[in-house]
Amino acid sequence: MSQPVCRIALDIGNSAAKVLIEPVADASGQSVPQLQSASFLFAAQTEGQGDWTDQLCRWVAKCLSPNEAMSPNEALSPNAALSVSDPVSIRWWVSTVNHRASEQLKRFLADQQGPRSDSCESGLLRKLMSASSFDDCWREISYRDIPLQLHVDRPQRVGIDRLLGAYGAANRFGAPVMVVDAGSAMTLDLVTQGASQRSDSADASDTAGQFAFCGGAILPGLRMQQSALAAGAEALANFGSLALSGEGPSQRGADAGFPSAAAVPALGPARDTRSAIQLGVQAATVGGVTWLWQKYRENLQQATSGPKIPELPIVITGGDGTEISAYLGQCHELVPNLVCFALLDLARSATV
Ligand SMILES: Nc1ncnc2c1ncn2[C@@H]1O[C@H](COP(=O)(O)OP(=O)(O)O)[C@@H](O)[C@H]1O
Ligand SMILES: CC(C)(COP(=O)(O)O)[C@@H](O)C(=O)NCCC(=O)O
Ligand SMILES: [K+]
Repeated sequence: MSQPVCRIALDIGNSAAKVLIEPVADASGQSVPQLQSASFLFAAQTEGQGDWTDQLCRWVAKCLSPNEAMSPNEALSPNAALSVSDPVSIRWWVSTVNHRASEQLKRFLADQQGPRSDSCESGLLRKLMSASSFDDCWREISYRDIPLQLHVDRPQRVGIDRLLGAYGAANRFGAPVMVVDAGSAMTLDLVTQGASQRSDSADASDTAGQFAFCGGAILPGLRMQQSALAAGAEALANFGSLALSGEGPSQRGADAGFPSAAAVPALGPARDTRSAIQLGVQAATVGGVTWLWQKYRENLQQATSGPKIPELPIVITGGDGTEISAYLGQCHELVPNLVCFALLDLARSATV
């Protein structure tokens, strides 16, 4: 029997790398459906918490090797392990908009293939590159790989995370749909039903899928808005240095200084500088979602010349997704790690 294959979806943004592990089958050929996810801040490096590449790879290796001896503070909870005890064949499915970081991780992984590396205790990390060549196990996605019709001027310039988010959202919720990715930057994209295609045609564009990416808008994210104010105004300089926690995404959002949803009625107009910044960032962010949602619906109505403004579901993801979700009046779906799920969708499809 051939080695079981384990797919690892990796979404490298400008603040953090997000990982989702999906082993396809264990040694007995049984499907192992558990998914395990984690987020690694690049900022951790400057905080003296060690190298994020090392942390990420150790976490993945531990998930795949429940029987490995680990020091107590490294141990995952028993149900976190994926129970793949025999050697697995690893495939990394990668989305990157931060090539400096993805190259750093590639170098780190390639080093594990060497005869012996000091950071490679008990062979854990070596397992991550068990395939014969690096190219066999590292698949970096480009816009050409995603079955979407692309209604934009320069598809090669669109962030691959935006295209994957669009693909993942349309796969789950259909189209039209608006995708809000609240990361370092916040993107608000429109996905529609694409033009229908003839199944018997030999035209290459027929591989473009049933949904169309129509572009969208880019705003600074919560943290970027706050740091821009701090960088640009003397009196606000003290309000941009937020604690770097290195925790999971929701914890990170809380660190960005957004007030809890329960605090909203107390705000507006704000009576002190900190609250004024929080209110301003909240207004720009949530107001931006609401305003664009209305614009996109009007755009859809014009395109169809229909009598009614069409429904437009909103899908929210990204490190600050939980915070945006808490404030947004419109009905929406919150899908953490949407880009990683879209990578796994692609991996499962025969198109790539
Ligand atoms: N230490 C931190 N470094 C960066 N972002 C942080 C930090 N703590 C909290 N955050 C929040 O996480 C958001 C980034 O989320 P994420 O989706 O991971 O971004 P990206 O895809 O750009 O890497 C930031 O806008 C910020 O509000
Ligand atoms: C807009 C982005 C910076 C968002 O990145 P992120 O916040 O997820 O790190 C990224 O999608 C990107 O680099 N885009 C290229 C320009 C474009 O999409 O048009
Ligand atoms: K983003």
